[in-house]
Amino acid sequence: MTSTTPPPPPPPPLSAESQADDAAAGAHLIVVSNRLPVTLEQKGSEWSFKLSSGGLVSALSGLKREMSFTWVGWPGKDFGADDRVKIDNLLKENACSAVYLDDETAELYYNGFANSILWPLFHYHPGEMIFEETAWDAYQRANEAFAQALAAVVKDGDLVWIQDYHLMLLPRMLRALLDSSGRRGVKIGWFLHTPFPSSELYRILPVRRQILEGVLAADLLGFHTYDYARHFLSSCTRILGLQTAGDSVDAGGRVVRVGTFPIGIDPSKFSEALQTDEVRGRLGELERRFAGERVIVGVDRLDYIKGVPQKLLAFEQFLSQRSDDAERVVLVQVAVPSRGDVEEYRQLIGSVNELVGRINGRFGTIEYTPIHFLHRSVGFAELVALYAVADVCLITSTRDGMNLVSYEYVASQAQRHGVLVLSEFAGAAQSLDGAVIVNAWNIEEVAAALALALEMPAAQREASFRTLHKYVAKHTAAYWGTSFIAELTRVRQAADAAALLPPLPASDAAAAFRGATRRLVVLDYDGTLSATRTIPEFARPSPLALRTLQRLADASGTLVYVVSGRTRADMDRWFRGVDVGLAAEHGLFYRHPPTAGLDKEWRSLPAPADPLWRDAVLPLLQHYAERTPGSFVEMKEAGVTWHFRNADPEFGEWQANELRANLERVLAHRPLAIVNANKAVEVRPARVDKPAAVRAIVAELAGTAVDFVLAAGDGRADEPVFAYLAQEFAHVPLFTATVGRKPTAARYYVQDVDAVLSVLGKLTEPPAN
Ligand SMILES: O=P(O)(O)OC[C@H]1O[C@H](O[C@H]2O[C@H](CO)[C@@H](O)[C@H](O)[C@H]2O)[C@H](O)[C@@H](O)[C@@H]1O
Ligand SMILES: O=c1ccn([C@@H]2O[C@H](COP(=O)(O)OP(=O)(O)O)[C@@H](O)[C@H]2O)c(=O)[nH]1
Repeated sequence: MTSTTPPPPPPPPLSAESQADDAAAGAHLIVVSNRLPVTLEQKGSEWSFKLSSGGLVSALSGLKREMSFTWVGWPGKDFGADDRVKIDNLLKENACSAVYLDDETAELYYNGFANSILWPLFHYHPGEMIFEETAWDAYQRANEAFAQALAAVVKDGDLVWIQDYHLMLLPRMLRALLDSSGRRGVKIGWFLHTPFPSSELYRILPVRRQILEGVLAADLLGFHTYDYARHFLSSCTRILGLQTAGDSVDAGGRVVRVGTFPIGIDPSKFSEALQTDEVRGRLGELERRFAGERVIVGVDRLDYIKGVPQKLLAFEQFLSQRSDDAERVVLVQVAVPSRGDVEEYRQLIGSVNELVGRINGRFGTIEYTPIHFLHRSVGFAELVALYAVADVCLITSTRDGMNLVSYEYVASQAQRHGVLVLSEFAGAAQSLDGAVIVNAWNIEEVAAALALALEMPAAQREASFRTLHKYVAKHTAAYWGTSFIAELTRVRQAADAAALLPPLPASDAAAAFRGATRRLVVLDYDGTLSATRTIPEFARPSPLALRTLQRLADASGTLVYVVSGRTRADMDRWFRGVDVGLAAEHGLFYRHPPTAGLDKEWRSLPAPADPLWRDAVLPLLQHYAERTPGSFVEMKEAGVTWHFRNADPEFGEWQANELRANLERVLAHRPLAIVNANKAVEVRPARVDKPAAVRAIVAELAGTAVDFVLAAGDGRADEPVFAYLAQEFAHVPLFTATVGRKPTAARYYVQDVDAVLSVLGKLTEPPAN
C-alpha cells in the first residue's frame, strides 16, 4: 500500500436544480416513506428529535430551494396518547408528520409482508417468500392508515411522493380519499428503490393484481433502471391486460407515466469528510495497520441479496490461486446487522460466520488474518476512512435495487483511484461505466476480477476513476430528487385537465331531456353499451341495454343512434326489434330509426371504390394471424380487421407494429386507412369515420329543430364525434361524455358501461318529486 496525502478539493457539483420546472416552484411536496428519517429520544418527560442522514434526506436537500415540504411516515414504534401529542408537536416543528400503527400491525406489515414477501420476490428469492393472509391484511391496514393520515394533510395542488415497496397500495387508497373529498390537482408519484422482477416471477404473488392496481393510481412511477421499468410494464400487460408503451401504461384511459430515475448520493459529504482531521487521522492509522498488504473492502447490510457468501467464496478462490510469496491481500468486510426479526436473516448470519471461520482458518497465520469481519455498523468517519484506504471495493449483490456503497467508494477514491468490482445484478452496474462488472454467481470470474483489479496499471485505474467520478458527481441524490419532481409536475399538467373533467350530471341531463321536444342521442357500442369481451361475438347487448334503448326510443321526439365499428349484419341481428338508428363499420353504413320519418334502408357513405384492395391486404393479415397464436382476422363488408386481444399481449403488440409497417408499405397511395383499434389493426376505406356518418345523419334530419343532444363513447374514434357535436349544436343543451375519466373532447365523463346505462335510464324516469 502506498501512503496517502490529503485528497484534492472536490470538483464543483453539477447543478441539478436547473432541471426543476418553473411549475414546481412554490408547490408543496409531501414525501411519504415507511420510516420517518428521525430518531426520537426521551429524556424525562421531554422528547428530543434528530434527523437521520440518508439518500432520501440528501435528495430533498436539492429541492428545498424550490418548494416547502413535509415528511410523512411511521415513527418506528407506537406511543401512548400523551406522548403522541408531544411527539406530534415536535415533528410538526420539523416539517414531519407521524403515521401511528399499533405494534402488531407494524410488525406484520413491515416484517411479515414487506420484508418476507415483497422483498424476497422482488429480489428473485421466491423460495424465501411465505405468504400469509394475516400479513397481507396488516399490509392493507397499514397502507390505509397512511392514506388516512395523508388525507388529513394533503391540499389541492400538492405533490405527494410515495417511497418504495412498503406502500404500494397507498396511491390507490389515497386517490380514492382525495376524490371523494373533492380535492383537486394533487399529483401522486411513487418510486421503487428495489428491483422490479421479471413478470415471470412477479406473477407468483397471490395479490399481484391488487399491488399493480395500487400503484397505477399514481401519475408517475419511477424505477432505478429501465430493466425494472420494463418488467413492471410487462406485468401490467400480462397480468392486468393493459396496453403499455415504453414509458407509460394506459390504465383504463388514464395514462400513467413510467420513468427511470437512478438514485445517487451526496458525494461532497465524502470528499469533505476526507479533509477532516478525524478521517485523515483514522486513514493514517489504517494505512499503518495494513502496510505491506492490499485491502479489499466490502460494506453490506447482512442481507441474502448482498451475496456475502458468494463474495467470501470468491475471495477464498482468489487466495487459493495466489503463490505463497505474493503480496498479502485482506478483505475488510463490514456486515451491518439487518432485519434480525426475519428467520432468513438469522440463518444467513450462521452460514456467513462459518465461511469466515473456515477461510481464516485455512489461509490465516499468526501474522496474517485474511478476512476482517465486522458484524456491526461503523461510524461515518470510520466508513469513509475504510473506503479511502481500500485498493478495491467488492460488491457481489445477487440482486440490488441500486447499491449506494459503490457510489460512496468512488466518492472516497479521489486519491487512490481504487478499482470498483461490481456485480452486474446491482442497478448501479447499469450506470457505473468504469467498474469491473462481474457475474456474482460465478466464483471463478469474481476471483479473476479481483486479481485483475489488484494488478491494474495506474493509468488505467485513473482513467476508470475519472469516468466513474464524473457520473457520481453529476447524478447525485439531489439530481435524482429534482428530476423526479420536475417530471411529476410535467406529467400531471395533461392529467389535470382530465382530473377537472366533471361526471355527467345525470339529473341535469334528465331535466333538459324532459324539457326538450326533439332529442338526438348518439351512442358508441363496444365499451359504451357493452363491456369489451375477448371474443367479439360475445359482446352482445344485454337485455338491460336493449330495454333501456327501447325506452329512450319510445319517448316521443327522441332519435337514438348506435354508432359502431361492427358489421351491418351484427348490428341488424343484435338490435332487431329495437327502434334505434344504426351506423356500422365506423359509419360506412348507417340507417335511421323508424321514428325518424325517413326511409329505413341502410345507406352508405360514398367510399372510394378500389375493389382490389382486399387482395393486397388479406394475405398479409392472414399471415400474421397464422404466426400469432390467439389472433384472428374478422372480415367486414367494407373493412377487414386483425384482432390480437387473445394473443400473448407483448407478442401481439410487437406483431401489430410490424403489421402496420408492412401495411403502410403495401397500401401506400391507396385510398385506405390503417386504423389502430383497441387490440386490433383495421384497414378500411379512407375518409369514412364516425363523425362523417353522424354529420350525414344530422344533414338528413335537416329541418328537425333538435333541442337536446346526448352522446357517449369510450374510444379514440368517438372524440371527433364529440368535437363535431359541440360545433354543430353550440346553442342546444349538449351532454357529451367519454366512458372512463381521461383527456377528451367531451364535456363530461361516465365511469363505465353500467353507469352509461344508468344515466340513459334516468333520462326517461319521472322526476323525483
Ligand atoms: O431499513 P431496512 O429495512 O433494514 O433496509 C434498508 C433499506 O433497504 C432498501 O434500500 C434500497 O434503496 C437503496 C437506495 O435507493 C438502493 O441503493 C438499494 O439497492 C435498495 O436495496 C429499501 O428499499 C429501503 O426501504 C430500506 O430502508
Ligand atoms: O455501518 C454502516 C455501513 C454502511 N451504511 C450505509 O448503508 C447504505 C447502504 O445502501 P445500499 O444502497 O448500498 O444498500 P441498502 O442497504 O439500502 O440495501 C450506504 O449509504 C452506507 O453508507 C450504514 O448506514 N452503516
